[in-house]
Amino acid sequence: MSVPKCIFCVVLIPRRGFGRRHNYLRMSLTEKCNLRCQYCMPEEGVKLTPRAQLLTTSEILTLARLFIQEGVDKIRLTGGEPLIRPDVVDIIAELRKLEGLKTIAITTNGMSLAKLLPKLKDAGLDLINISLDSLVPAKFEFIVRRKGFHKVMEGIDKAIEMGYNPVKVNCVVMRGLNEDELLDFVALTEKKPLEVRFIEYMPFDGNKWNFKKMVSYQEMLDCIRQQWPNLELLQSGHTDTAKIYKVQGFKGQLGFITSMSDHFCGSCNRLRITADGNLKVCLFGNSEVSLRDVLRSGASEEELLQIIGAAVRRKKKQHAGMFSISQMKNRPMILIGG
Ligand SMILES: Nc1nc2c(ncn2[C@@H]2O[C@H](COP(=O)(O)OP(=O)(O)OP(=O)(O)O)[C@@H](O)[C@H]2O)c(=O)[nH]1
Ligand SMILES: C[S@@+](CC[C@H](N)C(=O)[O-])C[C@H]1O[C@@H](n2cnc3c(N)ncnc32)[C@H](O)[C@@H]1O
Ligand code: SF4
Ligand code: SF4
Repeated sequence: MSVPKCIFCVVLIPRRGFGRRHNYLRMSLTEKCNLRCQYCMPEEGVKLTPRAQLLTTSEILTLARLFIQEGVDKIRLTGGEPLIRPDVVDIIAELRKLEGLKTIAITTNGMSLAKLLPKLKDAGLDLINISLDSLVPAKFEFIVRRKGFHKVMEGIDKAIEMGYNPVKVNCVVMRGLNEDELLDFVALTEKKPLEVRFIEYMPFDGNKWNFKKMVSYQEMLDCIRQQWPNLELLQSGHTDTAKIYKVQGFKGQLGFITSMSDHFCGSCNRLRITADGNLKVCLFGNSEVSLRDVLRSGASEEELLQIIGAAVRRKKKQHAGMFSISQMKNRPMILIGG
């Protein structure tokens, strides 16, 4: 049998790759953000990387090209807040020109979405996920430590109006903060074609994660089923992060991202590049490789590919379990990008 050309297509290296094919790259465009979400970063902020050590636009595009050449067909732009990068529209337009890239997606806090959406759509943005953790303005402000609830709602409505479907809404559920709003979020899917995704609270440096604050998938499901017993499990895609449900008769649907209580590592197709240029093969793995340094050393494409291939082959079968990852040293989430 010949060796596969694509280094990420690790299906033929079973004991190393665990049968996973990495076709989805998450690229962080910035470490900065206009919100300060409690679950994502410490109140005092994070130590930002000096500008000269962040990936330039040209380096981002070079890496994107390389990964696409090797089999990546979906790129999600994230951050920090990707929409505060001044050339985000240009980056999307350049990515759109790359043959082989099927999907360009973004995960955003929605603060500047309504304003930027026409340009983002023109540039070629395919999919939008928007974070929203409360439907109560004062609680929203408490969780994100900033004002802006109405701007985010405006962004969500604008995305629907401009034909994005589904618009995904990410809600990190935390006990004592917003778990009492589960049913209100579900009700939002009655008339709007949204996919509301309830995310189990995950541990990262500086976010004060604690098992007791985490609301599990099963607990959320039980709560929603009391109100809507006809909640139906739909078929999810093999590599999806979310388990998808629908209340019969509702326009939208629900997703549960169960990284803690029922991980989906077996079908993981994701790689990450941080804003400072590190390849991170697992959200909960702290071994990183600086692609920025390799690029800047003048390495050949082949050398770069070998380094990336070796990192991908070191990727573990699954994360180490919620208690182990809550003890490990990792970046704060804002410096990873989700
Ligand atoms: N454990 C784990 N969580 C992930 C992974 N990818 C995304 N998430 C989490 O899923 C939540 C939603 O992330 P998004 O940025 O919306 O991305 P996504 O779920 O991959 O989006 P889709 O492309 O729409 O499926 C965030 O809390 C992410 O941290 C992953 O590979 N592993
Ligand atoms: C780090 S943010 C970056 C993109 C953008 N600023 C936003 O908020 O959508 C990406 C996603 O990670 C999620 N996230 C952040 N911290 C998390 C945590 N501790 N547990 C689960 N999800 C988290 C956010 O809710 C968001 O949907
Ligand atoms: S979740 Fe997104 S919006 Fe909130 S602080 Fe983190 S990067 Fe910013
Ligand atoms: S925890 Fe790591 S291996 Fe598991 S799904 Fe997330 S990125 Fe993939």
